[in-house]
Amino acid sequence: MGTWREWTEADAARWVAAPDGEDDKYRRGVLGVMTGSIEYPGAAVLGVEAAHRTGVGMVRYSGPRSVRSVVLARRPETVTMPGRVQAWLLGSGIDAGHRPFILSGDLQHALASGVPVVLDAGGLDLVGTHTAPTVITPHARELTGLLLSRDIECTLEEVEADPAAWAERAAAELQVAVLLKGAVTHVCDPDGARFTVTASTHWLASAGTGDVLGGILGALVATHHDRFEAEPWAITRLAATAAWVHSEAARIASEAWEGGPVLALDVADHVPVVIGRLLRG
Ligand SMILES: NC(=O)C1=CN([C@@H]2O[C@H](COP(=O)(O)OP(=O)(O)OC[C@H]3O[C@@H](n4cnc5c(N)ncnc54)[C@H](O)[C@@H]3O)[C@@H](O)[C@H]2O)[C@@H](O)CC1
Ligand SMILES: Nc1ncnc2c1ncn2[C@@H]1O[C@H](COP(=O)(O)OP(=O)(O)O)[C@@H](O)[C@H]1O
Repeated sequence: MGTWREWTEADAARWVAAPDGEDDKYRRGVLGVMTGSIEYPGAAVLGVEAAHRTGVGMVRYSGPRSVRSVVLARRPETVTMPGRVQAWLLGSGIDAGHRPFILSGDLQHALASGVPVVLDAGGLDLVGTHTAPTVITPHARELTGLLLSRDIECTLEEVEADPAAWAERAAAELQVAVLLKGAVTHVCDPDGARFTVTASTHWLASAGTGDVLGGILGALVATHHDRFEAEPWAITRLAATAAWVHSEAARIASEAWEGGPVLALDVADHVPVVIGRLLRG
């Protein structure tokens, strides 16, 4: 097994970017988001909110009409017209077992577009159906299910007992970057990068915080789209940075409540403070 290194604030600071005078919304990067469903509309709201808060040129959301309405009610900045994107966030709040026919087609179309992809939750099973730079963001139960579906024998207990080894195994077998969520998040890729992010607070263990992480990561990938050609390994560093920003936002949010509980939207709300501090150095 390789050597794992804790991702630091100084590392994260190298992977956040502010716009300059040459930028416009398209040059900064457009994130396409296909998340949420009638069953889980909240996941779409959380991911879109987090992406906006991370700082991206535009978020294009695609999903069921009723979900579009709740996304727009929270964030009218979101564009729901189809168009070009520089990165995709796919799968949060989608049930892979009950994907409508049209959604399956839209997901395949997104994957075939060739831009970097963040695959979460109900999009995880699509890994390997495309060649674009990809990071998958499972928790232990999801990783177990994914590996079993590829005929790799494992149990949830085994994955939970040794997340580092199973994250490495998944990266090697699936040939993508892996961000395995938990109290310690393991981020690795088939090229040997291995980073941990130790959560600042266990209040993060609540519904929807993973959807927020997906939004942060999607936005970071979209805003660094021009780096991928020269640095194909960028997606692994961006994933570690997203986990670090997420953890730090949760810490600041909890401190604002005297160490009290943090909800997923609180995490998203505190992302700009973290990005601002990283940029200021
Ligand atoms: N507000 C929202 O819309 C949210 C949507 N979410 C979405 O919900 C979907 C399912 O995500 P999960 O992380 O829950 O998937 P899991 O694979 O963890 O769980 C799948 C199912 O297993 C059952 N289960 C597992 N452990 C259980 C336990 N200890 N007690 C009771 N039931 C248990 C639950 O019925 C659950 O629905 C994903 O698409 C995710 O993105 C979640 O992120 C939570 C928030
Ligand atoms: N015990 C814990 N302590 C700290 N952070 C945790 C703990 N358990 C999970 N997390 C973090 O909380 C988030 C949960 O994501 P996920 O499991 O996808 O939840 P959801 O599907 O409800 O959004 C991840 O970022 C994970 O790293």
